[in-house]
Amino acid sequence: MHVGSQQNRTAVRNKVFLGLFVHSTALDELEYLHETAVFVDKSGTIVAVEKNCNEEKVRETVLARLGWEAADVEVVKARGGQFFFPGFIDTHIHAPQYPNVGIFGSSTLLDWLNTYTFPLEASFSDKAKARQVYTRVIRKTLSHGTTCAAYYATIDVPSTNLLADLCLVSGQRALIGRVCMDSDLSPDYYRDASPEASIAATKATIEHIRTIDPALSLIRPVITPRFAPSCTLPLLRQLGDLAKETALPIQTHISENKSEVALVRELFPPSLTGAADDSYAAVYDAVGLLTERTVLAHAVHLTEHEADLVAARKAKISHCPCSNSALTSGAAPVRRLLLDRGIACGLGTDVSGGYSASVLEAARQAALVSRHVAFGPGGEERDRLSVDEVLFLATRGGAEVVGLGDKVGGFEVGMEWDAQLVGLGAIGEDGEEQEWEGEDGGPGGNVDVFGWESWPERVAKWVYNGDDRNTVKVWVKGRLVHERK
Ligand SMILES: Nc1nc2[nH]cnc2c(=O)[nH]1
Ligand SMILES: [Zn+2]
Repeated sequence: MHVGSQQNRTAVRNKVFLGLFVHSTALDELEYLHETAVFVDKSGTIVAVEKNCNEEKVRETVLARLGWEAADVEVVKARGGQFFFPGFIDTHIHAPQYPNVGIFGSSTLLDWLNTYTFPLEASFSDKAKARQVYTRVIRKTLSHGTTCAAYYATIDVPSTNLLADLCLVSGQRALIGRVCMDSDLSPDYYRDASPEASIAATKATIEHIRTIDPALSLIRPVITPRFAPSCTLPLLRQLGDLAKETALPIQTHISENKSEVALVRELFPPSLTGAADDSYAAVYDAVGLLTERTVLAHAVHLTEHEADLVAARKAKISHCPCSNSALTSGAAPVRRLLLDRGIACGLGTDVSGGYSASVLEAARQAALVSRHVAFGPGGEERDRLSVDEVLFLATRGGAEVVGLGDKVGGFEVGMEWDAQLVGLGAIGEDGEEQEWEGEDGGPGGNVDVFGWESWPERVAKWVYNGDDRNTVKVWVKGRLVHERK
């Protein structure tokens, strides 16, 4: 059930969440906080975290300390088999491509764009269609625990603005990018008329978002050159200038596919761009688009030298393993980018290059793709990502990538309550999680827990077998935005 609009009509209360909390404290470490209480005020901010706490202690001592009236507090308890986990962050998703999930045949990037993607995106000049698809993609991602998404929309301003409106109403935190593409490599039925038209349209969406969420507290605009081959050099330069003027984040694609890399080398020689060399990263750098606020999707085929440049500029990477496998793009060496270069990385579903809107699926695929990197040419054991590591990427890593590392991704005082309640046992007829009693403990969706597993083992089972049936409730900034019924 989608509950955002109902909650708008009820008074906001302080909240206490009680039970087991699991979150990342480092790339390779999940922390398990048992019998803990997390206190969230009416603004959705965590104001206290108390370990070794129970309901009685909450009422008797902690509420008094916070000065909260017990009647003004909603208590949400994780039952046995349930735990609170930070909301997932999808650092790269194309909202208008959602109807195409799973539809890519045997295409690879450049023919996939022309065959499947551009015709669908172009149809979003139909606002009714945009409303239908955008409503569905927001509901779907919330139901899978995505509390924050970095969306690409289309070139169409009214429907892009509608996506921002719908995220705000549904309560999903979002970065919204009006897609910029003016080069004649894009079809004439789907491209910006000129660099100036592209900039003006981008500014119109930025203004719209500043109108609906002036503090940019939930919705943020993101400057979105589709990728270098879709843009003329003047447009890339003007977008770089706009990013500097506005200090807004930037998102684009880089080195996803080998033909794309070759195309960029052909289209943007250093003699044209003034770049330091003929690499893809150097093109973005030459026009001011490689910054600490830039989210680069894919980065599968970066050279060592490019990885150094990305690290030097503190740009971030969105790793999209489902998409990279589906479109036969390659396998990004994420663990090396993280550990050897210190580049911040998160996960992207890259719908619909990726076949699933679930970040949990992306986490699972990140683990598997990293194993392919490990046994591929030049691979080593240290290329393998663990369960703890892919969950870090799905939460804290993603938060850093989209510039929200101090706000979301973990359960510390001062952070905002973007979280999901995960249930691995059965939901009974009373809507409550059932304990693991008896031999099989009942159906926890696709996850079968017997009761003897350690918590790290249960979390591993969730990563490898879980889905939206395990996503019991979802909150953004303290507001309940999804509840599984
Ligand atoms: N995966 C993916 N790569 C792109 N490169 C340029 N546009 C796209 C897109 O829509 N999806
Ligand atoms: Zn993409």
